[in-house]
Amino acid sequence: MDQTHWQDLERKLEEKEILLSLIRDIASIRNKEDLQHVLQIKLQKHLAVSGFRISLIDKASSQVVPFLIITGQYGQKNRELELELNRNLPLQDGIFDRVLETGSTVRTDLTAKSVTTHTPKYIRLLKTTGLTEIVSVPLKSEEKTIGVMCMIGDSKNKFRPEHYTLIESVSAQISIEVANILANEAIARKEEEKSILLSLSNSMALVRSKQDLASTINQKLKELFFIKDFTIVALDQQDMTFGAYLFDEDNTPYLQKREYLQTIYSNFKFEKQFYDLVLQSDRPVIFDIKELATQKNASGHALFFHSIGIDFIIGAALRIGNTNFGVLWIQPENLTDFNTVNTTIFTGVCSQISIALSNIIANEALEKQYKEKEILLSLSNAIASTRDKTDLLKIITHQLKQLFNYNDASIIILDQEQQTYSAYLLDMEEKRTSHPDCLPNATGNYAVADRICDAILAAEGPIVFDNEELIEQGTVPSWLAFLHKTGIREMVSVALRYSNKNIGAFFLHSENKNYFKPYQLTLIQGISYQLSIAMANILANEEIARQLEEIKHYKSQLEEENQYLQEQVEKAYNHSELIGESQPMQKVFHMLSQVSFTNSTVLILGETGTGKELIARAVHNASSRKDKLMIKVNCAALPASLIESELFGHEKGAFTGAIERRIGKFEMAHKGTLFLDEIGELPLDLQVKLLRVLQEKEIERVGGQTTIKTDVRLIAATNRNLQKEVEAGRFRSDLYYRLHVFPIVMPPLRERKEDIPLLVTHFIKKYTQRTGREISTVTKNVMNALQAYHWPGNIRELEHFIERAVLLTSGNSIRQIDLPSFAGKRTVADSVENYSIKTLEENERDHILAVLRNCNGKVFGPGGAAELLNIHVSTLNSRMKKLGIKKEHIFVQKK
Ligand SMILES: Nc1ncnc2c1ncn2[C@@H]1O[C@H](COP(=O)(O)OP(=O)(O)OP(=O)(O)O)[C@@H](O)[C@H]1O
Repeated sequence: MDQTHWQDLERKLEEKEILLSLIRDIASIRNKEDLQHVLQIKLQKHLAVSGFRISLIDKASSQVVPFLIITGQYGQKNRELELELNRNLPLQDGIFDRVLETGSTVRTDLTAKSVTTHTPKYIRLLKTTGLTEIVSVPLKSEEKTIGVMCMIGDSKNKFRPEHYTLIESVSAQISIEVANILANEAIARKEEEKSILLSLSNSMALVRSKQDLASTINQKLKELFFIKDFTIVALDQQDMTFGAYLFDEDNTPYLQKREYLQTIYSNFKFEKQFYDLVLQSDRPVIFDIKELATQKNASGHALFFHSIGIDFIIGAALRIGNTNFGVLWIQPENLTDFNTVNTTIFTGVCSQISIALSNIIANEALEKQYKEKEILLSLSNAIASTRDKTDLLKIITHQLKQLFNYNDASIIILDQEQQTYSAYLLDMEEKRTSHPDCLPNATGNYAVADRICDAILAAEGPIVFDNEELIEQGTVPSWLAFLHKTGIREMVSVALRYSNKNIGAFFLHSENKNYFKPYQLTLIQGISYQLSIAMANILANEEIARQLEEIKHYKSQLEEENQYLQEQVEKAYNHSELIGESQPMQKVFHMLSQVSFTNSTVLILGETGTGKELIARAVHNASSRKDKLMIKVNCAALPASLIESELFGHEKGAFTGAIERRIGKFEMAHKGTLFLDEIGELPLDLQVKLLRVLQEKEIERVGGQTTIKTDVRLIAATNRNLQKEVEAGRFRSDLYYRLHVFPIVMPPLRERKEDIPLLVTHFIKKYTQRTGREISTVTKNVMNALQAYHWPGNIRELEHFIERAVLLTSGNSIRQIDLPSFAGKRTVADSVENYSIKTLEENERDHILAVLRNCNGKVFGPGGAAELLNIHVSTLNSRMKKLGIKKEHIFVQKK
């Protein structure tokens, strides 16, 4: 045996040993780590290999997927190479494809390989890192090449052909182990999937509510799939719209974005290129938002997601059988985490979420139905007991809002002729009520023929209006433009009918489109019947209340009229005769005959007691207005604060104490005459108001909003010199000229003394009739005295003297009359000389004594002093006692 032969034998022996030890080691491989260990320690050592890569062949993607990589010192030297070897590599690289084709070992001399643009990156990197050759051995399982084991060598560790034999010998065993490991991994993965799904399905089984679902997704799904956030969008089967159903509340950064919230809460229509892709796919669909957003016809969703910084989003259909319930959107932390394995599990998870979701939706629908029924019941009870508008508004703002959660609600009513309508009741959000355009729109009157109201009245059931569409289609009533401007996008309305007659309509308004659902319309229809009954009741109640108020008003007017009529009758009786034949009086009578039948304002001037009121009444009685009232207002007798309300009336609550509405004298004198006595005493501010009324012939009640037309003839009287009052600035000149149309000046009695006998006879007759006495005249002396007196109190004073004299006279003629001692003496000096002022008590004492003497000291009984004085006996006795009147005083005088 020669040297080489021995060497050969030795090498073969060594190889065999290596082979045996490798076979032993390989046989004990249980997992990837074991395989790595064997490759690293044994193969690398014996064959002096610089690196390994075991790849699996994925024909579907034409790639080789890394299974196990050992790069040793080269990997540490070149991180890029390390990374590249850990990636999927192209199958068609001239090496892998050749191994696959030939089914045998392929040796590649890297130094001989020229680099072109087509050379795979890993080959370029291997070359630049100093590696010189690759030996690629097929790994076969059941006759099929499942992978390739590549051994990489450098210039120092060149493979010798004998190494190939060794490698090929162990490759079959490695193939078996790789196949085993793969099978084990698949089993483990299946187990893992199973356990994940099991634990999820356990959790899902416990899901009862939306909140449960949210927390399960948050706790389980998020950590399993490395999800940043999620949103479940539910699909409304009826109108095929989507609406956010559940979203990741923990994900505050998104929620802070207003647009995100708006998108989340509003229902939207099916959009092409987005939802349809998800709903049509069995698997989760990955959307590259960055790319989609830059496309020409980018969908709204893509643009929106892009705008809030989302790069990738994954959507998975939530469905049971063929029924889609919605879409689960997730945003992965990292797209590469979301590999095929995860995708399968995720699809399984989605099925479980679908079941949980459908249960929750069903439960919610049941609960909702139950709650709605409950609310409807309490609503119908509440509506049935509605008595007025306030009750109804409360029901709308509380119960109805709970049921529909709309933004605004309103009720409109039609006018009698059903030609126009106006708002009857409004439940609006503050942002609209505080808008300056709100009031004019809420108080306006609108024509029924406006494409909205007429459509509602013609329809059998509720109608949903898209406000934008209405505006686009043509002119809309101003209230709709206002609502649209302030954010109302949609409204639903239904007619309110009672006894086959339209009374108005009921509206619900929403700021969201597609807000009112078909099932709600049935509910709204039901409510409209109840509302109609309530409205009919309220309107009837309001009509009754209005009529009652009217009746009350007429009643109080009648009462006042009655009172005035009584006074008028009394006065007409008392003043039936205007006595006077003197020249001045003839003049007055002439003027009276001239002015009475006209409607002119008459101003009567004259001293106190000259008969101004009597003349006023005579003017009225002789006018065409005599069948109506003459209303007298004494401007001096009322506190200034009350004159206005006395003249013009007041509304309820116009001022403190105005408990009821009261009509004023102006209204009361409508078609008749208003006599303003003592007009000179009217405060200046009221003079302005009076002037305005006289000019405009209409009044306004204190605290009232509307004006009332009046047809009143005005007669004013004063004992003041109005001209002087104007000059002194106490009386407005404009009013003075308005009143001074036809002045009648009443002469004082001292200027018409020839009338005194006539007046005396007239008053004796008047007072004897009252007292039943039989006095017919006065003695000549008395008459002389009466005519001599200057009568500062004029006829009133004369009348009082005669009244007293009649009381004090026992015979048939008045013999004595107690005129003030300075009677007839007009000079101041005379007056001062003769005139002694008596106190009221002295006068009272004198008067009681005179009456007692007249009755021969008879205090009580018929014809007694108490009867004549018209006071109670006990009152007279106590007065007599107080004034010190005793019997002897009566008889002493008599003597
Ligand atoms: N010509 C007359 N004939 C009969 N009675 C008269 C006549 N004039 C006045 N009287 C009587 O004198 C009284 C006073 O009259 P009247 O009240 O009309 O006066 P006046 O000018 O309005 O007084 P005053 O300015 O104080 O209001 C009344 O009782 C009235 O009946």
